[in-house]
Amino acid sequence: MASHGPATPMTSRPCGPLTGTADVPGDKSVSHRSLILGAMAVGETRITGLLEGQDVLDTAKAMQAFGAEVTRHGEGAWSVHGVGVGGFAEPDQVIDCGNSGTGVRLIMGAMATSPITATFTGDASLRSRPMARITDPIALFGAQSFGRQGGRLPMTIIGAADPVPVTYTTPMPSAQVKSAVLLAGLNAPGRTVVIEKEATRDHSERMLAGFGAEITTEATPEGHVITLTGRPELRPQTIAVPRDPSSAAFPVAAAVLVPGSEILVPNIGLNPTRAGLFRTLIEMGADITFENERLEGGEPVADLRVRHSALKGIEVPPERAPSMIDEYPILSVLAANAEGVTVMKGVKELRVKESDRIDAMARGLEAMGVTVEEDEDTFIVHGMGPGGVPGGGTAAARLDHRIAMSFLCLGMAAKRPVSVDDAAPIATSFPIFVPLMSALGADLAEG
Ligand SMILES: O=C(O)C1=C[C@@H](OP(=O)(O)O)[C@@H](O)[C@H](O)C1
Ligand SMILES: C=C(OP(=O)(O)O)C(=O)O
Repeated sequence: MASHGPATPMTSRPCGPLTGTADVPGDKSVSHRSLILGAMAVGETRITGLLEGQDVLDTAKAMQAFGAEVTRHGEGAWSVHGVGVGGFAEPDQVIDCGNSGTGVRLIMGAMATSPITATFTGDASLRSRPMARITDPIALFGAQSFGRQGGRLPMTIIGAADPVPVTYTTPMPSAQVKSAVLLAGLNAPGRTVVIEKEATRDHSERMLAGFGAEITTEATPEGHVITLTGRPELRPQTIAVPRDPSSAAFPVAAAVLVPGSEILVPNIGLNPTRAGLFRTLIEMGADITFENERLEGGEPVADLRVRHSALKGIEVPPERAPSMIDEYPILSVLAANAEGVTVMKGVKELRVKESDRIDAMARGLEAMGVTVEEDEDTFIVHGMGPGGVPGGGTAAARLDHRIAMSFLCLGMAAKRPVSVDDAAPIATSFPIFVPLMSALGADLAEG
């Protein structure tokens, strides 16, 4: 959906202890990939635990437009009847990826080596985000793109009729770029190689292997070298989507911040390329234990038990950024409640997310009485100690779900209520955020 309805202002008031179980929804990254790879397999992929957030629903709709049959059977239970690698039909409508960078970028990669044309758009946030990071590598396969100035949506991609395989070093740590190149490589003859200097989330590699593609990852002094053999026949899969650590971050943070809290957050995917926040929180002094650690569908999973804790500020090293890239907004809320200063380095990719997340958090935290510092690649938050943030202001969510959820969590433990001007974007990734947090004891109300 290219726009949402009227803004939904929301206020979070200081609350009593959070208790109970937080059943967060399925992983957004794995959900997008399940639909896209399911559409590129021959036959029926069955998915349970799919995230039914708007970002993923927009990807489901897009896969239908490219010719796959996508059916919802019940809550989180979906099937995709795929058309095979190279089998995409040309959509007869504009593909609207709504708010989702992952959706549009992976789909552009997936269609770039088929002889079809597709036009992509999204909401105001997505239309402002850079797409050259995708159009540059897909041009090497032979695809052409025609977008707005600065490589922005709306954009038309003409897929390569006669694609060639590519060797590509990603210029920034980005799983979306890596995945787009690998998905394009699926329909190129021969070997496509992606080299990434810093490891990013590896769901695409794991899932491509699961669907039967020949794919290897080698650690070398230059970084991770991922080699994919093109033109496989992908076999349909049965996928149980693990729960999203990036969504779990919000109830986990809220329980750490609100005195007296103790919650259980079951079945959270703890792939090491995603789990950086939990490591950081433990270094800050958070009381988090990992119970019932196990492997599910090849991914490490555990139940998280989280108790209120006093935090201290730390320096988060730049090399950890890819494993917690979506968690910096909520980390800065935690940092505002820590004793001492938290320094987040190597975070410039935050500037090209749904919003410029450094600027959005900096201005919002200042409005709540917190001192921050920033440069292009660094964000520093001066902690005010447990419960020490004055609050009493309104933060602009900027069409960014993670900014909205972060400030609502801040309000649970600030001295005065915290408001966001628009909580509607939360539906893109965590549609049950408000009822789930309210059931734990949070005081959230529209207005
Ligand atoms: O590949 C993915 O599923 C994602 C990759 C990350 O983006 P970048 O690749 O831009 O870092 C992340 O921020 C996004 O929420 C999901
Ligand atoms: C950056 C995010 O998503 P996307 O890039 O898919 O819009 C996110 O969910 O925090």
